[in-house]
Amino acid sequence: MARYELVKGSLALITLTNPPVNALSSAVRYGITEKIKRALGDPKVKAVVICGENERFCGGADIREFAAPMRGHSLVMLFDDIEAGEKPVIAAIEGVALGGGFELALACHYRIAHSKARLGLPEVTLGLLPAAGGTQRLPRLIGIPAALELITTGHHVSAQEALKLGMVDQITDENACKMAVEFALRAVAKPLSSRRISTLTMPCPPNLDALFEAVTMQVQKKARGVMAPLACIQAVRAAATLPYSKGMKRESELMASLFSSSQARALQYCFFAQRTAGKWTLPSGAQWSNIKPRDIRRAAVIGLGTMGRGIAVSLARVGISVIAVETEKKLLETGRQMVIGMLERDAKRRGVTASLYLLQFTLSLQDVKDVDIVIEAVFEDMSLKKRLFRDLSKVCRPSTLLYTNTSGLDVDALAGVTDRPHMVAGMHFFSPAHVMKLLEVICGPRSSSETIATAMSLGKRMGKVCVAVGNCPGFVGNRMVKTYTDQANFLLEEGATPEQVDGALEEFGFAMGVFRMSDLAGLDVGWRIRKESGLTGPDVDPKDPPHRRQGHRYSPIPDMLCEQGRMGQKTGCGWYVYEKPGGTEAKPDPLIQKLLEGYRVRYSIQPRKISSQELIERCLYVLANEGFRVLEDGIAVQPEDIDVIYLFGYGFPRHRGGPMFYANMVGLGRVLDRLEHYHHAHPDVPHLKPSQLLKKLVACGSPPIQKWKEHIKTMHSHL
Ligand SMILES: CC/C=C\CC(=O)SCCNC(=O)CCNC(=O)[C@H](O)C(C)(C)COP(=O)(O)OP(=O)(O)OC[C@H]1O[C@@H](n2cnc3c(N)ncnc32)[C@H](O)[C@@H]1OP(=O)(O)O
Repeated sequence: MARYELVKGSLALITLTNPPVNALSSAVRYGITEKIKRALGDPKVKAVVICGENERFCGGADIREFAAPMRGHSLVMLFDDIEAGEKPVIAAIEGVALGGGFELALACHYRIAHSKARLGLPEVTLGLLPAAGGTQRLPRLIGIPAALELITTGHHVSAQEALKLGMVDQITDENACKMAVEFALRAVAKPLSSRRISTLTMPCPPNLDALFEAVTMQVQKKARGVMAPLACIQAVRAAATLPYSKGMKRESELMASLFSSSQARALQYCFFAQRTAGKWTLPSGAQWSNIKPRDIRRAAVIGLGTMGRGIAVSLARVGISVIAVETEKKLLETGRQMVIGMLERDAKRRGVTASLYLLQFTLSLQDVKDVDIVIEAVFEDMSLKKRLFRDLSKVCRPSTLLYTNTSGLDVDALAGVTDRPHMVAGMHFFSPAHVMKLLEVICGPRSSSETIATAMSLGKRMGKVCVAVGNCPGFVGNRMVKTYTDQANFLLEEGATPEQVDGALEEFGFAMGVFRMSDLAGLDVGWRIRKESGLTGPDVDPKDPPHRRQGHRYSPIPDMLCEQGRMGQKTGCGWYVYEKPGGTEAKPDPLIQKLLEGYRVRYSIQPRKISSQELIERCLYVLANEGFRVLEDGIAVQPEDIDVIYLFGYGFPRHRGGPMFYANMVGLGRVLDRLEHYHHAHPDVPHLKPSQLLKKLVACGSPPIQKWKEHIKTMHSHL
């Protein structure tokens, strides 16, 4: 796991050999420890260069090993030995030096980085801190403010930034290992005392307390309830106030408090879930590794509303020519200006030139005849979409793939009106499409594997986290979210206020509770969908009382708000009241309180005090319960897919892992008990009825989430 070579007669070259990222597994730690010992003990060796195979220095400790207590050679002791050694050790950084990998580089006496390399201490994103001396060495090298920023955010920096900050000594466009070998030959004659970072005096700014306080406040605001960033701050404070050895002891104590925490487990699960979700498989056996996606150069986006604009920007940003189509001159012009403005701002932020030459705007559908793909983003109206797909069939060349950005309509019904149903699928972007990372790729029953592979690969190219799902109303994300918002509405009827429900969810870790989120998104979106599906408006069965629809409990309160013109932030009021239309400061509104009281009186509902525990359980267990149904219906292949959708599309707090991981953490038996309890109390809410899969898993002894797939395998996949 580490190769040893003698080069130029006097240099030991140690290469980490653990593809794909040369993670520091226990075998690699053993390998380096042995090879360093050999190099330091060999009188022929005058200097040492450490590099990584396949142009990647090191991606850090092996995260897969964190599931068990750390065993084997200690990184701390290894790094202390490297630093204290009497021979110069040079880190040759290509690709990445992250986490333990960068800490290894910090223990070396010099760091030479390739100009394309990226460096950082991302442990905080895994619920940990850099506990192999990172919190003690980095502040001594680059100062407390810069180190705090890097350690508490986990941001990676480019080689150029690293050079500016003093994290590396030199950058090169050549092979970093070759440069490091030449550098090492020169370093042999130089004294090492000033190169041992742990012995450097800490550069302390005068207003240390104020600095730590400000960063603590910042962190608490950004990552409410998340433990690791606060522990990182404490570790850096120890570096600032204690001698190195005592600081190291503090670093290790803090790491011990994080290592087996549920937050660390959740965050590490998220890391792997994101990668698992990208590896899609269809029942036919077609999968990410055996189907070649089409190469996409020219795309058309139909509809320049909010979604269409974001999609056009996402495509152009990665070098794809875009023909954007609208039906009216005024809409086209507004859309054109918005897209250009968005692309220009984005390019400015990234320090590049906006690729406006890739854009074409037109009123004629005929102009899309030669594109490789079309992404439809028109109004959420089935008959309109069907008309468009029929027209696209006629206009586009036979090889053009057709995608719909519908957020929940039947993708197969659209495929059915075309001359190429196998070349139709869904690409469900989330708003704003150029910002949000999630892309649900909807596999219709007739979608070909190439159509899916192309959507997944194009999404990845646009920087999206893509999840392949089956075709059902609302797909995965919106199908599940309905059960969550329904519960929130029912809780209002029973005695809660929007601010109580939101408060509990925000305390749980959501950046925004369900009602604040609804105000931001606009209440009219859901209203339109409810009208389309006959839940409200003229199509309602006159025999249905207002609080029952299609045989189940229904809350008409959101419809009542919409009827009063309370559409959320854009109208200055929704579930809350705002300083002005478009305002963002949500204040509780006495009118809502009155509306709720009136509603309860009208329907003889005795309001009750509802605990935060009930608010959380009702909203989140019902969400997970629907997730189990999504799995048993074969709409998602594995729980990781659902969690990734919720992390990237719905702001589920990452340190909770996602709804399915959270249910797993709470304990499936407990979730089942509570759902049974709530369903008993509310038999007219079918979503509270425990799903078959949940019951099956509990009956099988509640296996860990990674094993659920084995119990789902037997079920029918709709992908
Ligand atoms: C005492 C404790 C000391 C130190 C603590 C640490 O060091 S914690 C680890 C800190 N390091 C990180 O957080 C880096 C995590 N990795 C990444 O950010 C990316 O993988 C990376 C290195 C930038 C490469 O990205 P790329 O997009 O090129 O590849 P991908 O992410 O798909 O990864 C490829 C496969 O490698 C697996 N992997 C990556 N890093 C690790 C790791 N540190 N440990 C274990 N495995 C790792 C990843 O899961 C992929 O596996 P696959 O089976 O192919 O899905």
